[in-house]
Amino acid sequence: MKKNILLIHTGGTISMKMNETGAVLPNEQNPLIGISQKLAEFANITEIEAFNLPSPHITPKEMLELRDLIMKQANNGQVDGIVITHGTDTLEETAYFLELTTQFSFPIVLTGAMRSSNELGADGVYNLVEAVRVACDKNARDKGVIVVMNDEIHHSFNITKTSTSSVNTFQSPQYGPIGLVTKKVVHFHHAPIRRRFVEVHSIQKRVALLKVYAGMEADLIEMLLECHYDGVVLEGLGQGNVPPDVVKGIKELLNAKIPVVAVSRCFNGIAEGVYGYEGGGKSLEELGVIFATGINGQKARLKLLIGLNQVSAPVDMKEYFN
Ligand SMILES: NC(=O)C[C@H](N)C(=O)O
Repeated sequence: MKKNILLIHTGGTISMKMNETGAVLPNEQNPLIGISQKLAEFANITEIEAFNLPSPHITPKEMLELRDLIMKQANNGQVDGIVITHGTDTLEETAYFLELTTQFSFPIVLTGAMRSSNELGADGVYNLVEAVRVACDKNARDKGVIVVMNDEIHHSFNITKTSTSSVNTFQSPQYGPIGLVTKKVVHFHHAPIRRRFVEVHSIQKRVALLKVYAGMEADLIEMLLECHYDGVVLEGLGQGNVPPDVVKGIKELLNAKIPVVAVSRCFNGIAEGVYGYEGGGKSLEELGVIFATGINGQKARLKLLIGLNQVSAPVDMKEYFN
């Protein structure tokens, strides 16, 4: 029996066209609308256009709207899987946001394209068909939010955009894909070992993400206090270290009870408190900096934002980021 797949469009290159000047732009009519006839071969498709935005225009507000739309549709009827088309620039962030704020057994699959709908070698329809095939696969259940692009299945926890232009842009550094898609089969070879759900009703706090660099000073960090940020993620050096001057800014934030979360600017490995010198991760940990295990800066930022907005008891940040 064919599965019931809810297809939600949000925009991105997959929904764009290139004009005569070479500019890639959204269109009044999303070129993907109507493609559901082709997809009907694989599933019963219900199609919704939630937004038609380039993904740099997507904010946590749209992510929450998308989450609410998914909840509403899932409560309304029989949904066996959800496929979301999305721009690739912030796709990993929306995917991870949904991973933390939903807890369905059916799969939520995001896909996109690197070439717009009328460009040579356009990859949008191809990726969309594969995403629908994966969403229909029984082994996609209980995997959480996943991403299907370019014949690969990646988990939202691990995936990141690695190339500005290649169709092979989405990779899971350190971990690799959790499955692949061939002409004949959908093949899962890994599964996430745990999923985390945080209940949020609104996103009101503000969390900044700063990349640490050689010779960085404290002023940018201190400015976060003046700008009333509620938390910060620092993409530290190596295992999560910072230059000595930055420590002064970190201390000011921590004294003001603003959580400071550390990740690494390296894209392999895990940041943890190892070094005891001034600005070293171990001394930062002793000051109260929290290390986020296994996620990149943009995802740690969303995780902190979501944690700060949790509706019930305040999140134990140390445990939450472990
Ligand atoms: N390939 C893409 O979708 C990139 C585009 N700038 C977007 O994210 O909306």
